[in-house]
Amino acid sequence: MSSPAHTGDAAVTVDDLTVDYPAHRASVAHRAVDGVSLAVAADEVIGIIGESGSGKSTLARVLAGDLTSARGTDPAPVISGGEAHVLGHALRGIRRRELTRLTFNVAYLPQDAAARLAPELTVAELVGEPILARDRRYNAKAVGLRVATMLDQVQLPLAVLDKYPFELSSGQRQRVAIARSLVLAPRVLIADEPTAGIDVTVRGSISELIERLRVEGSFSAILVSHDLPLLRHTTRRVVALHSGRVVGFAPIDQLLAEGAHPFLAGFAEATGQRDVDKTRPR
Ligand SMILES: Nc1ncnc2c1ncn2[C@@H]1O[C@H](COP(=O)(O)OP(=O)(O)OP(=O)(O)O)[C@@H](O)[C@H]1O
Repeated sequence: MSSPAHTGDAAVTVDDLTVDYPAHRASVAHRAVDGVSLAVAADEVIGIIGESGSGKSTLARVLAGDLTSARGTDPAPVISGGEAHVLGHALRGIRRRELTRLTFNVAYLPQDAAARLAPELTVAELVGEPILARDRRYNAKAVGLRVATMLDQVQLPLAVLDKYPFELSSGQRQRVAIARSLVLAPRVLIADEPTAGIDVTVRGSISELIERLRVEGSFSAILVSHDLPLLRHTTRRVVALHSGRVVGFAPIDQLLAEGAHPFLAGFAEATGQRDVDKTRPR
C-alpha cells in the first residue's frame, strides 16, 4: 500500500508499520506485521480479513495500545518500523501515562474477551466495572442505568444482571464482553472477531449497534472479522492481510469479486460469494 488515505480527519493512521515478536524460549523472533499502511477516518468502520497467522490480531492488538505482556506469558509485540497514530497519539515508544489517557477513548475487544471475563463478578459488575474503575464515586443508580442500557443494546435480558459468566452461554458471554467494551462510549473500538460464538439470530443486533454508533458520530472501529453480513452492514472498506502485508483494501464485495489474492479467491469460493457479487449492485 502507498501512503494512507484520509490522514486529515483520521482516527487511526498506520504508516509502513512493522511489528515483531522478540525471540522467546525456543521460538525465534518473528515478524507478524510487515510494512502496513492504512487509515481509518473519523466516523468510519473498517474490517480486517486474512487467513490464520496473517497478522490480524497483532495489528489489532498494537493499535489498541496493548503493548505489554504479563510476566511469564508470551512476549508482547514490538513496533520495530514505521508508526501508527490513534486519535493523534503516536504509538511507537508511547509512555505509560499517555497510553493510559489514550486507552480511555479506545476500547479493545480481544479474541478471547469472553474467556477473560472475571469469573467472580456478576454481569452487572462486569459491565459497570470500567465506569467505577475510572471514578469510584460515580452515582450507583447512573451506573445501573448505563449497564441496563448496554445490555439492551446487545439484546441481553435484564435477568442476566445477577448471573456469573459460567451461568451464561458462550454467545451471551461474548455479548457481555461487547457491552463492557462499549460502556464508556469509546471513540474507537478495536474488536477481534466480535461476533464469534454469537447466535446468528442476534448477530444482526451487534451490526446494528456498531452502525448506529458510527452514524451518531465520534465513533470509529476496526473489526477483525470474517462475518460477511457484519462486514457488509458496518464497513465501507476492508483490509486483506497476508503474511503481515496488505494485499487489498476495498469494499468487501469488491475484494471478494476480484479475488486478487489466492486467500481472497478461496474465501469467496468458500462463502459462495464469487459469482453472486459480480452482479451485486454497489
Ligand atoms: N505472543 C506471540 N509471540 C510470538 N509469536 C506470535 C505471538 N502472537 C502471535 N504470534 C505469531 O505472529 C503471527 C501472526 O499472528 P496473529 O495472531 O496476529 O495472526 P491472525 O491473523 O490474527 O491469526 P488468527 O486468525 O489465527 O488469530 C503468527 O505467525 C503467530 O504465530
